[in-house]
Amino acid sequence: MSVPAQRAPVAAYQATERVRIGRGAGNDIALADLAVSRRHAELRRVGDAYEVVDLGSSNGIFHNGQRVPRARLTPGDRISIGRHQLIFDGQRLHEFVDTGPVSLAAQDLTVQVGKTVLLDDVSFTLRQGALLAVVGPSGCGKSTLVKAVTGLRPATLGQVQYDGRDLYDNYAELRYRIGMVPQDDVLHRQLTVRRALRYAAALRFADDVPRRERWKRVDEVIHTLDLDGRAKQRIDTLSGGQRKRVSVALELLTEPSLLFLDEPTSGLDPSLDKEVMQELRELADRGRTVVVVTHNVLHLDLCDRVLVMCLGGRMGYFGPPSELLSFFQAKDYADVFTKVTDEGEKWARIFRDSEHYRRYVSEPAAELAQAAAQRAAAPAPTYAPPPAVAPVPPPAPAQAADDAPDVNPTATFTVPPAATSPQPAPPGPAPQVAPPAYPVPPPSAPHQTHPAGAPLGSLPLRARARHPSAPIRQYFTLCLRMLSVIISDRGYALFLLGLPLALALLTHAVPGEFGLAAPPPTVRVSLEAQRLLVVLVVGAAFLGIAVSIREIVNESSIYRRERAAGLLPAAYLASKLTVLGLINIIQVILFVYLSVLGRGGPSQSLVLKPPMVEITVVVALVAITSTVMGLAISALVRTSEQTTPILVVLVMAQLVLSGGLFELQGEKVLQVISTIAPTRWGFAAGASTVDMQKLVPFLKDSLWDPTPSAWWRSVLVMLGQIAILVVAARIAMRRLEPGRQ
Ligand SMILES: Nc1ncnc2c1ncn2[C@@H]1O[C@H](COP(=O)(O)OP(=O)(O)OP(=O)(O)O)[C@@H](O)[C@H]1O
Repeated sequence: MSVPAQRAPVAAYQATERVRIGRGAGNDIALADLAVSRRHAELRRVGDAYEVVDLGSSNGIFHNGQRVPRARLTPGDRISIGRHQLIFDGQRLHEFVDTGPVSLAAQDLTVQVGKTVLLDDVSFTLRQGALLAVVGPSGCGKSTLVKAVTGLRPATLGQVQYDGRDLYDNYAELRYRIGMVPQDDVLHRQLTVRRALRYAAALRFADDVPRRERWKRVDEVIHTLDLDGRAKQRIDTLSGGQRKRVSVALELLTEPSLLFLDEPTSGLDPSLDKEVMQELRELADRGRTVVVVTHNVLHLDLCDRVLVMCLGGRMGYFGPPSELLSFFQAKDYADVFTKVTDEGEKWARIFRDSEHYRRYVSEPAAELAQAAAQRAAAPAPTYAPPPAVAPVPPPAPAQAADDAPDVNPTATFTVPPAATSPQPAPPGPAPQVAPPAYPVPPPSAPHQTHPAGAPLGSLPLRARARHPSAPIRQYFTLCLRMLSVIISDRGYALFLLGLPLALALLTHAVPGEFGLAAPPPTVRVSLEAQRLLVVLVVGAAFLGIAVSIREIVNESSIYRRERAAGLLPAAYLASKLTVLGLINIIQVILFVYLSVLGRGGPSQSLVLKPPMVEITVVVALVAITSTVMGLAISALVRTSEQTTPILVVLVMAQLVLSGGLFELQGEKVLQVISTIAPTRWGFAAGASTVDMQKLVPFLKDSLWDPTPSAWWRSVLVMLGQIAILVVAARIAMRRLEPGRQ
C-alpha cells in the first residue's frame, strides 16, 4: 500500500509590500477557486517581516491550521485559503492545491476514560481511494475508533495523519474535508428528501454559491444515490435503507475526501447490506477514502482492508479481507467473532507478532514516515510553468478587483504580476523557484482528477463547501428550516395552535364577569382579576417551556453533525429564539384575548396603550423567558424522556412562586427564591397594570405598586432574565460540541 507521493507546488509568488490574494483576476495572487472571496486576504510587509490579513472574506484564512483574522508569518508557515495552500519561505509564497483524494493514517491511538481503556494502541494506514470495514463484537470500541479518527473525540494518545498532516493540530481546517454518517439519522424526518438536502446545502456551502448551483448539486447527489424517485417524499415515509442513503447523500453534498459511516445498515433488512456496501465501493473507486463500521460481514470482500477489533479496544486483524479467515484459522466470520470475543487479548497479541502486522501495519507506517522524512529533506519544490501562461494584468484599484471577472477555475496557476513587486519580474513564464529553506509540507495534488481519471465532481463547488457560511446566512437558513419542519408536521402545528385555545377555554372556568377590569364600587372585593392573572402568567410559562424543552435534545445528533460541519452555535440558538419567540407571541395573543373574551381587559394602563397591549406584552415576556429556560434545559438533558418531569416541576414552581397564589411578603426564603421565577415578575407587572393592591387590599406585595416605574422594573427584570438564560443556554450547548461526547 503506498503513501502519498511528494507533491509539487503549482506556482510561486514573490512577497512584496502588499500582495493581494483573491478570486478576481485583479488580484496579485488570483486563486482559481470560488471558495475564495474576490478580495480575500493580503500579504503585507511590516518592517522586516510579513503578515497575512483576512480582508473580511466569507470563508476565512487558516494559518497553520487555525482560523485567524491576521497572522505574522515565519518561514515554513502555511496559509490555507479555500482548497489552496500557500507556504511562506521568507520571501515567496508557494502554492499547493488540495483536490480530493487523501490518505489516512492512525498511529498508536489510545482512548482512555478515567482508568478505563476504550481503545488500545490502534494503528493503520489507508491509501487514497481505499474502502475499510471496521468489524468486531458489540462494545469493542468501533465507534470510539471512528470518533478518534474523525477528531470528534480525539484520542488520549496517538496521532491521526490526514494526508500527512496532523488532524488534531489542524482540526479547525481539516474537519470540513471529513464526512461522517453517524448511527442516528441526522435529518429532519418531517421534510422531503430534496428540501432537507437543500437546507443542508445552504448551511454547508459558502455564501457566494448561487441557489441554482446549490440546487443542482443537491439533484446530483440525489441522482448518484438513486433517490430520484424519492426526492419529493417525506423522509419519515422512506424505508430504513432509503433513509440511510439520504444520510450518505447529505455528506456527499460537500464531496469530502474522507467519508466515515457508523453502522449504516444497523437495524435494516440484511439484503440492503450488499447494496450499501456496493455504493461505498463505488464511492471509494471514485477517489474517496471510505471507512465503514459494520456488523455485517457477508460483503467484506468488497473492501480493500478489514480491521477486526477485539473486546478491550485492541486490534485483532488489519489486512485484506481475503486473508482474514486464514489468519484466524476460522471456517467463517462467526467463528472469527467468537474468537475475538472470547479470546480478545490472545488474538490481539498474535496479530501484533504476525507477518500480517508487519506487512499491513508496520511497513505502510514506515513508508509514510519515510515519505515525510523525504519531504523534509527534499531540495526544492519546483514547478513547471504550463505551455501558455497568461500573466495577470497590472494591479487594478481595489474597486476594480471587485468588478474583475473570476479566474477560470480550471486554470492550473497564475504568475504574480510584475508591477506589484519592488523588483519587477518580466512578464511571461515564471522562472523556476529557488530552493526554500524549510521542509515542504506534504500533500496537495497539482492534478485535478482522481486515480481513475474521472473528474471528482464539481471541484469549485466542492471547495466552496468546506468552510462555514456567514452567520447571517446560517441564521436565516435555520429559521426557514425550523418553520418548514413545523409546517410540515401538521399534527405538531395544530398542537401549537390548539394549546392556547385549550388554555383560554380553561381560563373561563374562573368565576366572574369583570375580567381584569375593576369591579363596580358596589362589589367590595373581587378575586377574579387576581385569579385570571395567575392563570395567564402560569399558562404563558407552560406555553413557553412546553414549546422549547425538547427542541435541542430532540435534534442533538443533527446539531452535533452540523456543528462538526461548520454550524455556528450562535446562529443556531438565535434561530431557535426567533422562531420560538414568534410562536410565543402568536400563542400569547390568542391566549390573552380569548381568555378575557366576554369579560373585559384592564380599565387603564401605565405605560403602553391600549391596556390590553400592556398586559399582552407582559404575558408574552413570561412565555419568552420560559422558552429560553426550556432551551437551556433542553441542551442539558440527555434524553427527551427526562424533560417531562422537569416540565411539570418547573410549571408547578412558577405557579407557587408567582406571588399571585398566596402572599409572599412574610415568607423570606420563598421571596428570595421567587425572584428567579419569570411568573413572579410577570404577575407583578400585570398587578401594577390592573392595580391589584386596590382590587385585593388584603394581599400585600411591594412589587405591585400601580406606577410606571414598578411596571418597568418588572419588565426589565424579565429582560435581564432572558439575557442570563440565553447565556446559560449557550453554555449548556457546549456539552454537545464535537469531542465532548
Ligand atoms: N464516555 C464513555 N465513558 C465510559 N465508557 C464508555 C464511554 N463511551 C463508550 N464507552 C464504553 O466503551 C466501549 C466501546 O464503546 P463503543 O461505542 O466504541 O463500542 P462499539 O464497538 O461501537 O459498540 P456497538 O457495536 O455496540 O455500537 C463500550 O464498552 C462502552 O460502554
